[in-house]
Amino acid sequence: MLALDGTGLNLADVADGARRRLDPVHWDFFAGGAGDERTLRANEEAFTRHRILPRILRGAQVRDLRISLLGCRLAMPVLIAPTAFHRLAHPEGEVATAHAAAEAGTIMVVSMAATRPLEEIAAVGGPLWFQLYPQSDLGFTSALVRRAEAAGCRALVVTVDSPVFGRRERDLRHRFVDLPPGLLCENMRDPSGRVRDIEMDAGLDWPRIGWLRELTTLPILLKGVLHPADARLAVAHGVDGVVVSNHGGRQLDGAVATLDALPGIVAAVDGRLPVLLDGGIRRGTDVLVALALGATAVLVGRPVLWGLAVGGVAGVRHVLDLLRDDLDRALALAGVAGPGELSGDLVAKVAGG
Ligand SMILES: Cc1cc2nc3c(=O)[nH]c(=O)nc-3n(C[C@H](O)[C@H](O)[C@H](O)COP(=O)(O)O)c2cc1C
Ligand SMILES: CCCCC(=O)C(=O)O
Repeated sequence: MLALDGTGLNLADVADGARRRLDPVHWDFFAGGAGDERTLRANEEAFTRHRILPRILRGAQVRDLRISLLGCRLAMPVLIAPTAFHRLAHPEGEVATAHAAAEAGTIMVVSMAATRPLEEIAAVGGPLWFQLYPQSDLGFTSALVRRAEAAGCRALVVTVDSPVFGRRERDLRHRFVDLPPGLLCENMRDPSGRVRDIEMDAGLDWPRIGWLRELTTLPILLKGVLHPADARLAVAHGVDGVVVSNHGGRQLDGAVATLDALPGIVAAVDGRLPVLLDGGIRRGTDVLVALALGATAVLVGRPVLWGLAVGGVAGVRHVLDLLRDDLDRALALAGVAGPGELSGDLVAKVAGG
């Protein structure tokens, strides 16, 4: 379907195509993580330590991959994680990603560090959530929330794993600090027209989440929850969902792999909120395992950027189609008709890789 240089059978192929096309500095920005990249590797490795116990003879000839999530109907339990700077991957940037998400029937979480204005991304017409790094300037933060509401975003995803910026040594080696000329974080424009830097606010705390809760009626998800005690606090603060995430290994290197953290969060939340997970999802079987262990849905970050770099809208669509087909086949082979039928007994944890 797509000119992928004869590759493109799986997400690793798409990543190879992206590596060949991208400026190596930008490849490293997208691919890299913090410190020794232990957590980056651990996210994918965790999936290799979980194996599926398939059921047989269950007549699962028709699979239904759809789910409902915070008032949205999705064609599959896979969303697009918020990632910065899509125009480094493709000239159309986030608008191309939004087209692919809409075609695939899923939600794109738009990064606060998007390189296209939110209104242009929203004009595509697909369902969007908006990712927010709350800024210490509360006036600016509330104006941005109003802007997300006005653009029709259906939820706020508040990133809470970034009190300071992770130390990404690939970027330090390349001295990659600024976007190339012409590319800007378009959603950081203040009323005077100036584009502000995104602040990582080490002062962000639970009262500020309470403030956001009062500010908007949009569903609020906290992204970057790894400790069960924080999942309980999230419930107590009236948020609507949590995302088990370590920012794709880009913030605290040494943080637990998300799949390993998931059962503790699921137990703490105890069905009161949807629990989403991101980090290392590369196969339909990874989606199956995460959902069997209690995730309501998953998000993918880097593979979407690889698709975008390789083929714009068609490239992202290809990535989403690969995941969808792979999940459908995995469910069939495991004797499961849909996400709602997945349960923990279908997964065994094994030692090693
Ligand atoms: C290049 C890049 C940029 C990212 N930018 C953001 C961002 O702006 N906001 C945010 O909350 N998370 C950001 N993330 C983290 C992703 O939302 C997500 O947690 C992570 O990529 C998931 O892991 P995966 O890439 O293995 O799928 C970024 C990740 C990458 C790789
Ligand atoms: C200021 C941009 C932040 C992007 C981000 O969150 C990431 O690169 O992981």
